Amino acid sequence: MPRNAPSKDIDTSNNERLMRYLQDLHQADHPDPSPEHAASRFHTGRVPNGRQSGNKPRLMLMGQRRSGKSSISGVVFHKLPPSETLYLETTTQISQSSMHSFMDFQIAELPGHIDFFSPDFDQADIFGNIGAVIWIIDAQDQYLDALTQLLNTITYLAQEWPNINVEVFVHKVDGLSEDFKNDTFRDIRQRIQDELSDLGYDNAPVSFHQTSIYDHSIFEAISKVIQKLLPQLPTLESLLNSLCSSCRIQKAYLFDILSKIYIASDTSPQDTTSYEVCSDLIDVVVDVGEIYGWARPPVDGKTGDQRTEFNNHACESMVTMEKKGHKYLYLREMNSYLALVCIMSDDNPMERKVLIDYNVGVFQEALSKVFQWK
Ligand SMILES: Nc1nc2c(ncn2[C@@H]2O[C@H](COP(=O)(O)OP(=O)(O)OP(=O)(O)O)[C@@H](O)[C@H]2O)c(=O)[nH]1
Repeated sequence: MPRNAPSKDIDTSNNERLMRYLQDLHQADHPDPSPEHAASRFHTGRVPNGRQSGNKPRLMLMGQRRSGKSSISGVVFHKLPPSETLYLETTTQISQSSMHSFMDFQIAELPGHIDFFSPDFDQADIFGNIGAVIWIIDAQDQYLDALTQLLNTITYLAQEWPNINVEVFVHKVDGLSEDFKNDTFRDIRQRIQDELSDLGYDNAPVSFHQTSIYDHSIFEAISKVIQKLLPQLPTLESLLNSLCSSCRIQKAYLFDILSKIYIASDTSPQDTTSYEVCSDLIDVVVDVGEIYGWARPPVDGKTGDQRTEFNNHACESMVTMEKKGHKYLYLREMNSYLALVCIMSDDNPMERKVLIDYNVGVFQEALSKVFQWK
């Protein structure tokens, strides 16, 4: 039997559901927001389709001096080892960099000492194309001044650029005890929310994350920031939900391989450990792939595309997480930029491997329609 052919055991009702999604995908570029997305106060869906578009998801890093802006940009988008951030020099002017991957991200950094309210700066130039402002607060330092600056920024953005999401990173939490970390986070969030409420900005699109460059938290937080800017997110979540129920998958993530940012996951509750373990599997597969890998067919399919119907040339891996083998990780490359990583808790998913491969093949085809790669 061909590797991806459906077996007789396939759960046909779930399969039909996944197929129906495929048929409805002409709506994928303008997904109908679900009620919770429609009611969301966050601004979603303003970044056009991936690489085809000249537009890029643009993030602006802001915060006081030495809060960690360049470190975050270096570690997440430029693969800088966290220990080397100790030697970063102070940023003196507005800087901008891009990361070329599945989506071409643009990251700008506004140095802490720059007063962007001053008439010397063109605010339209600074904030005109920004999707999200990431405000970084050093949780190991005194933060009252930072909170005042943050409040001024939020109120300014709410008035002048109401479409920009504000993402507050309570940063450097690695140096704090668990209790102190949670207290600090709660204190910062409460102060900001109270002030905003007093000023009449209860619905300002502000969210809070605890981050550190020394663990996965910074990647997880940036993933959430970027997901809010993806117009395809509701479609991707529905597809992943459907895949999970078809194949009894516990948790599924769609990762950007280069940055290890996940651009979507199914909507079941998640814990940080699931993200960490899936993200680590990508590292392992990338390392092994560098030794034993082969040149991938081009994504645009123009030349030398050798893919078969379900892209049989894709890299894939299935490993067990425990000695007893009750938990499995499954990774499959979707194209040169994206990988699907799933956690399965089952006695023996190898028995259902054909079903999983088939459904993942259908998911992959749906993805190619959502992002219009051939
Ligand atoms: N413990 C800890 N230190 C961090 C973290 N992130 C950054 N740092 C350290 O914080 C210091 C300042 O980091 P930078 O990235 O240079 O800060 P910045 O905001 O860009 O600073 P300016 O360019 O001066 O505005 C460096 O020594 C980093 O190693 C973190 O998550 N945890």
